Amino acid sequence: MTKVKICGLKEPEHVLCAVNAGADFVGFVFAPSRRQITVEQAARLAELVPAHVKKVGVFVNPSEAEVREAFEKVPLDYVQYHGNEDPDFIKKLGCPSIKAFSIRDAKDVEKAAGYQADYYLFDAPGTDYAGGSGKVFDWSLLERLSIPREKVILAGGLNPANVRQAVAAVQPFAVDVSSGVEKNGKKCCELIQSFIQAAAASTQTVRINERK
Ligand SMILES: O=C(O)c1ccccc1NCC(=O)[C@H](O)[C@H](O)COP(=O)(O)O
Repeated sequence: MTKVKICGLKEPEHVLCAVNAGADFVGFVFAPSRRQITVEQAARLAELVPAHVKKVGVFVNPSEAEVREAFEKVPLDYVQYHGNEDPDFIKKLGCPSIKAFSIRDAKDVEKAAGYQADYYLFDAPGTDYAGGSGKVFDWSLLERLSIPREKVILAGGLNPANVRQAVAAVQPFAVDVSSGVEKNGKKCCELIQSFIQAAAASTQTVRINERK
């Protein structure tokens, strides 16, 4: 079953909606963004998240102290590095990690091989901020990926209407969404539910086709 990460959550009602709809990961953005929240806000939201749903903190080129503070105070299960962080920096911190890559061409995909991470998130390049642009990148660039699919998270412009096609094309471990479950710039519970249902349905479709 394809896992789902709902990112950029700011409001208790949307955290509860994601949890109740079956999200596997929830993301809190600490980097500059219209979705940015403080460690204290994230810690309050984290109280609503049961242990089986993993809490991810999203950072862009953070300091070691920023990561450690959030990791302990929220507390987080994973740190998502969404900038140009050095492989040694991530290794030195030693937190369970998701390394994000902005994909423009094949060279960007190759960068993943230089990192040790629990998961590798492939995203479209940011526009106003480093992520969460709502743009889709060329999924065919992931065809020659050396990273095992069990470690791949696909992001970038996913929504309830295209997530089935995305899963069929990339076969990722998980899909990640932010803009695609928003209406007028705010998270929308109906869209969160539709996205999670569509992701679940997409896995079933692929499995049925595999049996033929
Ligand atoms: O979401 C943001 O605002 C953001 C800002 C800065 C760095 C990362 C950010 N988001 C990280 C994510 O994991 C998003 O879910 C991912 O970029 C996909 O976003 P979208 O294309 O809007 O679904």
